[in-house]
Amino acid sequence: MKEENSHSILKTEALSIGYKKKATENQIASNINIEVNEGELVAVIGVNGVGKSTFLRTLTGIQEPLSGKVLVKNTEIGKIEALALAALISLVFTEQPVSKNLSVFELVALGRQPYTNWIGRLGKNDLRQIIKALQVVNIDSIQEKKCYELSDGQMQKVLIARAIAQDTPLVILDEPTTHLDLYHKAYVLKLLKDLTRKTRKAIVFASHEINLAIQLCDKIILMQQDNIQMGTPGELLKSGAFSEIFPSDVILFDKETSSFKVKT
Ligand SMILES: Nc1ncnc2c1ncn2[C@@H]1O[C@H](COP(=O)(O)OP(=O)(O)OP(=O)(O)O)[C@@H](O)[C@H]1O
Repeated sequence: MKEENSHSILKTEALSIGYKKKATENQIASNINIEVNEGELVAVIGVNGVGKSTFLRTLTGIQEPLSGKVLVKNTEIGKIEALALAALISLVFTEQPVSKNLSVFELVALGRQPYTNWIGRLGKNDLRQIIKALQVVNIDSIQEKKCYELSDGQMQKVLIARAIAQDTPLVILDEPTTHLDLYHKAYVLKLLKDLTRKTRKAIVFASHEINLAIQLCDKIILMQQDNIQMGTPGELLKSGAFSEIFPSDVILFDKETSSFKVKT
């Protein structure tokens, strides 16, 4: 029998991802073998169209793998019943449909759905978790506002607060900093890092913020066509992996500062 890692939150085994249309398969990536443990902050990095969103959707069970396995806490995701899965994984997908007629408080409160009774009544602990989530993301002052009144950046924070209120051991976010200015990008990623440290949650997010990911993440999953590698930023820096992500005509990876620079 294979030994199980009791700290494992998310694992893939020979995972192949992509799209099926009738008899044809469009494989986006294959042989993905990654493992994320509790308390780790992990970024998924890669150029536009390489398959980051497809990968995250497959990790969360929204999309079926073409082959291979996704394991959440050492159990195959397909074998976990929907409500139990909602208590294990929270999702922040910026493009997901939400009712903007709800107030900020009401939207964050939806994060408690896996735990509330059948009429959705919030108990004391639910209220405590919602208030904590609003405070952690620093949006308690706008909790009465309707979501349609918010800027894109504020809305992004509300969705993150909803995930925090859901209080799952795994949080998965697709481009959580897209609409944010530089200060708030760093603020949100630092917040996610703090959460991993304080709560031992595992957080996996797709991002184009490579420079910030190198500084803040425990591990990076680097997606390139036909090559997906996972390592600590230090390991990937040492192997020269970052130098190969983009064509070298416009930007170059500067090894001294461990960041990308525009070629002049
Ligand atoms: N619903 C779909 N059906 C078929 N192909 C799709 C679908 N969604 C995405 N694709 C294709 O899968 C590939 C990967 O897309 P994906 O959105 O996962 O990339 P990404 O790395 O997240 O890109 P970006 O950084 O631009 O958001 C692309 O070639 C895209 O055209």
